[in-house]
Amino acid sequence: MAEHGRDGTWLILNGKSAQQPDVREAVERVRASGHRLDVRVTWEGGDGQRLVDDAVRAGISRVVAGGGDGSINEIVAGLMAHERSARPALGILPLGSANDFANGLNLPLAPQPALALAVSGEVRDVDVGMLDDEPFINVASGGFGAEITTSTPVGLKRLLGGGAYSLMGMLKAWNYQPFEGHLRWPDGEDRVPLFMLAIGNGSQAGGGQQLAPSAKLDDGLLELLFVRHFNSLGELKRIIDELENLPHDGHFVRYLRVPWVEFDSDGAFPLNLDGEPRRYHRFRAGLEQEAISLVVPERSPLLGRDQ
Ligand SMILES: Nc1ncnc2c1ncn2[C@@H]1O[C@H](COP(=O)(O)OP(=O)(O)OP(=O)(O)O)[C@@H](O)[C@H]1O
Ligand SMILES: [Mg+2]
Repeated sequence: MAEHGRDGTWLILNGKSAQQPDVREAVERVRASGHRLDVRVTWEGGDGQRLVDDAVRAGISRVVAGGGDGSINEIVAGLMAHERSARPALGILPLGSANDFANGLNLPLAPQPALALAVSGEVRDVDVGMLDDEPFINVASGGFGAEITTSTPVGLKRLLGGGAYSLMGMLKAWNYQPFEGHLRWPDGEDRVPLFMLAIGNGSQAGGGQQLAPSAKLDDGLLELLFVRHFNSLGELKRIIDELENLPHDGHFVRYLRVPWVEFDSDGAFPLNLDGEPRRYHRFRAGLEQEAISLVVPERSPLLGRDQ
């Protein structure tokens, strides 16, 4: 199948999963069904991006990212380093621990159906988020979510599921400190002690937390969710209520849809970019519209335009 005069598919597989028998079997099945599929395996960070460069040079029309959100992010970064017209299409074989992007898209998770779709499914043009000059395809999430979900095995969802009382206790035990931050977007700004912040091109992060439930990959917009810091159990209960409705101008919770947002922090604010931890004093998040051709399942919740 030729896309823009290029041909061939590469599976760029995270080496962590290279020896998984079900992955090997999925590759064999796809080949047996008549697809030419070459496999390239990563050894360490940075390899994904280099292998995309190789694929572009080799005139490959489609790359399949075999790995978790971090692997997808690296491959997207590899694609974005090339001109739009030179970028191979992207399929996904979800092999991570969380697979938040694949789950948000509603992709099949079992290697066989996932790879079959990845090599032969229809593609759609999707936006790619840019945090300064670094791409993210799914979610940038920071503050509480970034620190707690990466430094402990307990996710926000489980904490909230455990109730406000236990969350309050844990925050006290951790001596959780909010970040003073100034947020600016096209028609507004706010200075807040931040509890958490999420910027969504996709919808979920941190292992199934729906931080940007109305996110679409093809709407030219980012979803911006931020939660003001709180000091009492009563305030936390109000946050949990507001998180149910995601008001655009709540007392603690604001949920907005914006083409860009700028952030200035007094400290080095922890932010996960597609699940990979970073710290920033300031950044600007925006997006490049219709930046890559992504293989999507039928009726994906992340696609808004008529499907
Ligand atoms: N051969 C390898 N062995 C171990 N780690 C690797 C290998 N190749 C690349 N990596 C590292 O794997 C990381 C990406 O992991 P990935 O996000 O795909 O999996 P995950 O964290 O289990 O999934 P998820 O983010 O969905 O929970 C990259 O940071 C990269 O440095
Ligand atoms: Mg990861």
